[in-house]
Order: sequence, then structure tokens, then C-alpha cells
Amino acid sequence: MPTSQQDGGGERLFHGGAGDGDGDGAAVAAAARQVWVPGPVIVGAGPSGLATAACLKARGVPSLVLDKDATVAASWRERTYERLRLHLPRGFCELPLAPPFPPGTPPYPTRDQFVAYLDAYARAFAVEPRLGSRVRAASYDAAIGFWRVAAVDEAGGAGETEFLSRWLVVATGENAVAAWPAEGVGAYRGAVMHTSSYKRGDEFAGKKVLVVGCGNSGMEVSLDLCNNGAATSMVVRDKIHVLPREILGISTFGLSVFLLKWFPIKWVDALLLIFSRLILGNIEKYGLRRPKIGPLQIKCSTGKTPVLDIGALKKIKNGEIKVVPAIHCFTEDGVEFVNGCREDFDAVIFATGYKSNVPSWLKEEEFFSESDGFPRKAFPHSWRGKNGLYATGFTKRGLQGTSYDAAMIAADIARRWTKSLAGPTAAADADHHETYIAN
Ligand SMILES: Cc1cc2nc3c(=O)[nH]c(=O)nc-3n(C[C@H](O)[C@H](O)[C@H](O)COP(=O)(O)OP(=O)(O)OC[C@H]3O[C@@H](n4cnc5c(N)ncnc54)[C@H](O)[C@@H]3O)c2cc1C
Ligand SMILES: NC(=O)C1=CN([C@@H]2O[C@H](COP(=O)(O)OP(=O)(O)OC[C@H]3O[C@@H](n4cnc5c(N)ncnc54)[C@H](OP(=O)(O)O)[C@@H]3O)[C@@H](O)[C@H]2O)C=CC1
Ligand SMILES: O=C(O)C(=O)Cc1c[nH]c2ccccc12
Repeated sequence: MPTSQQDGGGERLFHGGAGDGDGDGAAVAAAARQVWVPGPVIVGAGPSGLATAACLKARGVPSLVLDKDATVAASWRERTYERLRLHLPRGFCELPLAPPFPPGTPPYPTRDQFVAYLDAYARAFAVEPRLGSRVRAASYDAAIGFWRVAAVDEAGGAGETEFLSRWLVVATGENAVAAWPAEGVGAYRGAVMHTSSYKRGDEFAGKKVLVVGCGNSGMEVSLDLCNNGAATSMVVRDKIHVLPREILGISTFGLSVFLLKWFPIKWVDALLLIFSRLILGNIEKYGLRRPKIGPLQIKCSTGKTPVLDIGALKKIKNGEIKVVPAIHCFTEDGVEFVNGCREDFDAVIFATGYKSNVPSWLKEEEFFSESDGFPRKAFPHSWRGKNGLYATGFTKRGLQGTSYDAAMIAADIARRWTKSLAGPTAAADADHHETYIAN
């Protein structure tokens, strides 16, 4: 953690880098509380932030990781349900430079196993984020060539600190905040929650529950509710692709990655759909209409993930999970669907996805879009902006995208770091190079 020394009215601090112990360098300006960070500031201590810090560390670059929550990987620890497992095989979910999951880990690790993996990863690279530090605002100060990152101490004690750094890595994730339908729930009086708060189904035993949305969250939460004795309905308002998680004993994802090395995406999609039909049957008769475009093509062009079925489909087929159409409006005790039918529900669980929170704190609109909070450039160009701004974990490619970003960002910053140590002329050359590449 940083050292601090009182100097006149203001506090001047120096941060020695994550896990590097107390700092020993010069301080910067004399505002209320400012900390100069020699390496990059990374906002977010999820898989993306941890992987970037680890890759930087491996190249000898210190960094400061900030997270608003009290633990690393809080999205996984706090905002997922208990029975969640990774839906991609563990080999596709490992972070860079780390040994594989420990022996005995199942092919699809549980949430707790993944959290333990992330804890061990942070420990192995001695990444020690400054936790409970919520970034309220960040902006580039062109006059001094530094990012000003204002972070609030969530516990209240330390107030607000402004971190100053040459480099800012945005690692707050694609799933930073729950997305709710703009219409709200009107006069509805039952229980309402989002899947990010859903933990387990036992509190819903014997209740009538409506799950709104049929992505992987909607499907898996519906299955969990059903397994816990809730009478479950799931809103399917549009076309969706449901694929078996495995085909002929091979993970559908792994098989796709392999086939894509040899065949065009359209052929691979066609093959996936043939196998899905053979394994899952005709799912259209259960209200699950397939889009015309194939699942991988949709994933690539929009980022929308196909459902990888872990058992919900069986429950849909046997009627335990009831597929219902879009909601027209909420009533006091339930909903009216677009087909005019009304039904009462004890609880409504929104499985309506997530949003980036970047526009709420990053004062920059050239690289990040203010409308969706994602980099304007898509993978594989989404990792670097201008003036030392980087983004990791915004590729819509899961943890594999995270690993790619982390490696690219660390290599790029390490090159500039080395030049900055070599002196101002070399550092200016590095910046010139950045402009050249970016344009
Ligand atoms: C339920 C679920 C299951 C998934 N399963 C898989 C899978 O099996 N395989 C796969 O490859 N991908 C999967 N993904 C997609 C993706 O890999 C994960 O969402 C992953 O956690 C993304 O990591 P991240 O670090 O980018 O974001 P997060 O894990 O969300 O981390 C972001 C961090 O930023 C912090 N933060 C946010 N705002 C601020 C702020 N203003 N100041 C300070 N800190 C802030 C948050 O507290 C959080 O700790 C899944 C996603 C979800 C939602
Ligand atoms: N085991 C695992 O590894 C799991 C992984 N995940 C991953 O987490 C990420 C987020 O998934 P998820 O939370 O499912 O979010 P998604 O964004 O993937 O899905 C949201 C769903 O909600 C629907 N929806 C949105 N608004 C409404 C509305 N007003 N009425 C009805 N339906 C609505 C969408 O339908 P439409 O298409 O019509 O907009 C879509 O089907 C994904 O990457 C997913 O793969 C999630 C759960 C488990
Ligand atoms: O969980 C997710 O949504 C992911 O991003 C993982 C993922 C990346 N590419 C895919 C293709 C099909 C299914 C899941 C994924």
C-alpha cells in the first residue's frame, strides 16, 4: 500500500506498484490527496484486470489495480448463483502465464473452483489490488500527459484519492451493471430481482416465478428454479440458438474452435445446427425459434452468445419450464403477455443481461462509445486507445479475449515503460510510434 506524508495542507503520496510494498519515490502535486503511480492504473480486479497486472508484472512493470468491491473477482463471488459452472471447458478459461487448473478439477469448473483459481492467480503474481476503491471519474490531463483517476474509498475512511498515471487500463467488464427493461414493472407488487442477485432456488420452492429473458442466465436460472420446486415460466420474445454443450463427447465450443481452423464459419455453423438437431430435436415446437443466421456468425457479428444447454431444454420439453411470449405490461399480481393472456406470479427474475459502466466514470468519448460503454473498435483492435488508454475484457469473447488483451496491453506498456526509464526522448519516440500505429 502507498506510503503517505503530510505536507502543508495537502497529502502527497507515492505508490510503489501493486504488491511492491511501500513506495519510496518523489511525490507530485499538493491537492487534497494525490498519488503518483509509476506504472499503469488498472480499474477492475476481475479476471481481466488480474491478467493484465500479471502480464505486466512478468515484464517487470508495476501497476496499481483498483476495485470498488472488497475482494478480487467480486463479479464471480458476489454476482453469480451458487450452482454456476463455467460453460466453456476449463482449458478455454485459463488466464495467461498460469499453470492449468489443479488436478481433479472437473472439465467445467464450479464457480467456487474458478474463484479459487483467480485467488491463486492473484497470489502467484503478487497482485494486491487496492480494494474498496471505486473509481468515480477518470480523465486525461493533456497538459501534464497523465490520467487523473479519482477513486472513492467505499469504507468511507480514506475519502477520495486522485491517482496520476501515464497509463489507464479499463478492466471493469462487459457485465458491470445489470440491464433492466426501461419500462420497469409498473404496479407489480411481487418480488423482483435480477439474475445477478439470484443465489439459489430454495427460497422460491412452491412459488410461481417468471424469468424474463432466455440467454444463458435465463436458461440456467430457470433450470435451477425448477430443480428447487418452483413453477417456472420463461419469457422468450425473440429467436435464439440453443446448442448442446457437448457434441459426441467433445465440447461444442472446442469443436467449433477446431473446425474454424479449417472451414469457413458458415460451414461450421451448418454442422453445429445439424448436430444440434440430431441431439436436441426440433426445438421450434417448444417456442424456441432459431435465427436464420448461424450461432457462430451471430456471436462474431453481434457478440450475442448462443445458449449452451446444461439441462433446461429437457425441462422445457417435459413442460416443467413453460415458455411464454413477450410481456405487454405488468399487472399488480403478474403480467399480461403480448398475446393478451394474463397470469399471476409470486416473483419476477430479470435475466435481461448486463451493461458496461464505463460512460458513468470515464471522461473520454473517442475510444469508448458513450452509448454502450464499449470500445468503438471491435476485436482484435479493441485493446488500445490513445494517450495511454487501454481496454481489457471488452471483446465479447469471454476469458480467451481477456487473455489476448492482457498479453497485448502488457507488451505495449512494457515497451513504453522501458523507454520512459531510458529518458524523455525515448519516451517521446514511443508515443510517436503509438500515433503511427493507431492511425
Ligand atoms: C454468469 C457468467 C458466466 C460466464 N462464464 C464464462 C465462461 O464460462 N467462460 C468464459 O470465457 N467467459 C464467461 N463469462 C464471460 C466473462 O469471461 C466473465 O464475465 C468475466 O468475469 C469477465 O471478466 P472481467 O474482469 O472483464 O470483468 P469482471 O469479472 O466483471 O470484473 C470487473 C471488475 O471491475 C470492478 N469495477 C467495476 N466498476 C468499477 C469502478 N468504477 N471502480 C472500481 N472497480 C470497478 C468490479 O467490481 C469487478 O470486480 C461469463 C459471464 C457471466 C456473467
Ligand atoms: N454458465 C455460464 O458460464 C454462464 C454464462 N453466462 C454468460 O454471461 C453473459 C450474460 O448472459 P445473460 O445474463 O444471459 O445476458 P444476455 O445478454 O446473453 O441475454 C439477455 C436475454 O434477455 C433477453 N431480454 C432482454 N430484455 C428483455 C425484455 N424486456 N423482455 C424479454 N427478454 C428480454 C434478451 O433477448 P433478446 O435477444 O430478444 O434481446 C436475451 O435473451 C453471456 O456472455 C453468457 O454467455 C451467463 C450465464 C451462465
Ligand atoms: O460466456 C460467454 O458469453 C463467452 O463470451 C464465452 C464465449 C466466447 N465465444 C463463445 C461462443 C459460443 C459460446 C460461448 C462463447
